[in-house]
Amino acid sequence: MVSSQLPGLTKTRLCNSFQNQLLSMSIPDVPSNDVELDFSDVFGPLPTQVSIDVSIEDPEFAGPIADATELLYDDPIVICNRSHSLVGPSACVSHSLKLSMLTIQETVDSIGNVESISHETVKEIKELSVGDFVLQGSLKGSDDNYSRTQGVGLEDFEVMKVVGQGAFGKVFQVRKKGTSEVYAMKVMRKDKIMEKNHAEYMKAERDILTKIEHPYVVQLRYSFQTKYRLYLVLDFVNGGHLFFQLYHHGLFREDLARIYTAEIALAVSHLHANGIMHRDLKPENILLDADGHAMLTDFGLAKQFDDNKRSNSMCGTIEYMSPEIVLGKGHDKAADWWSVGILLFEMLTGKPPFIGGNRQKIQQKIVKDKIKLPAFLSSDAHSLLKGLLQKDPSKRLGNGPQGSDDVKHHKWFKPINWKKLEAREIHPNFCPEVAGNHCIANFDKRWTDMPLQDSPASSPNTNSNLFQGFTYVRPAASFLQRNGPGF
Ligand SMILES: Nc1ncnc2c1ncn2[C@@H]1O[C@H](COP(=O)(O)OP(=O)(O)OP(=O)(O)O)[C@@H](O)[C@H]1O
Repeated sequence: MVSSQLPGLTKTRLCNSFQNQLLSMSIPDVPSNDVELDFSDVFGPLPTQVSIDVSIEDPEFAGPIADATELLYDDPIVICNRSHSLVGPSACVSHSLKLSMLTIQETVDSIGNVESISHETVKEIKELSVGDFVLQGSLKGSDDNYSRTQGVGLEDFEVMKVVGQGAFGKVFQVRKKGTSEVYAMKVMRKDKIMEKNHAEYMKAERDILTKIEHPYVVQLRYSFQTKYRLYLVLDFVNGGHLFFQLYHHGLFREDLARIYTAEIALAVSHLHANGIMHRDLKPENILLDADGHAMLTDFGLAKQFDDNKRSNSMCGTIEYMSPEIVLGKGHDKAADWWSVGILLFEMLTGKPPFIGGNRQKIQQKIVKDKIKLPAFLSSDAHSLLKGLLQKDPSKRLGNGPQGSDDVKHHKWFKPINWKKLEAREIHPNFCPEVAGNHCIANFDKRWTDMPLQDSPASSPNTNSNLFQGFTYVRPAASFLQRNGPGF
């Protein structure tokens, strides 16, 4: 019987937990023939595998539309194919599905004994409507308990929109329940992270973000995890990518580029002073806030460094990679100053200096080609670019004994009052159109029109202790400091 296999859980309790859970589920209107349901939360913390049959009915069509689909607890992805002869793509017009039957077939205990349970039917659960299925679904149940016990969890947030896609999952605009605070929630699937062997990077991103507090660095407010995902809750920066604005402007005038570069240089210098290299500085990782200030984000490749050691990993986006990274000779924080140089070049000319051809060709250009500086740039801009885009890192501006002060004191930055800049008192003469802290007008419709659905993650097959200690809540004092205009 079930109870002998699942200590502390009777059959009835199991069924009840199904029922409660399913009452809070809704199914997204997926514009394809597949419906994905994540049942990972439904079962609770069972020490066994459970396989169930799922039958889904579409009330707008007669009869069941999905064949019974087997699901293992260890693999919470259920894909019920809605195509076949019964329903074609037009089934998508249906805005609700009815989960008519759930049958627990058998349990497999931790040592692999399989025991059949006579078909236990939980019938006629509820008519489900279109909506934010997965995130809502995972607000309850075991996955969530996992995060809740540690202070802050998914159920504290209401999901508003999809605003981007990262390497390991989507980024959502969320509101903290019971408040008007709006954040960006970066969701990362543990299975994907492990597949790419990136667990260390993710931990580093979280650790670095908890350490850093700077006016031009996107602030981490909370981090937590569930069984299958990691979550970073960051200040919501809604002026759009610097890249997006650059694309619209074609290129930036020197006075505007000067403010952005100065803000980025301040952030980079602060990171370096705290023993951190960013290693992925590029326009996509610089967002503009509502006041038009540059905000550095995405610390997914960042690394804490030791001044005596050089790093050897090949990282970053090729066009922004320094010659020493390309050559794999080992690199240090000077690589960030190279990327600042590439960014400045792109802001002033509309494109990075080394482009065209395949990856290998670009790498060759980075290492060998002399930089061509357009004549329309001022001589001070030429001088700064030459200093930052110095191929030999030991001679590069920012890497001398005075470090970032050499960059700050460069004559191109003469109009900048660094103290005022640090106090966010210098305002760029371009301000993005932003109507309130929830405004998503500057995000690509490709994301914001997406249904609020997070792809179900399969169970990570390695030790989840890898992510131990991920939870973080920023102390209240710094919330108050930063919640002034522009945040
Ligand atoms: N704090 C934020 N505020 C608003 N939008 C954000 C924020 N953080 C991320 N985004 C949006 O989500 C997108 C993806 O985020 P991010 O670059 O951090 O993910 P990633 O996994 O590091 O991606 P990649 O490695 O592909 O650059 C960003 O380009 C941006 O559009």
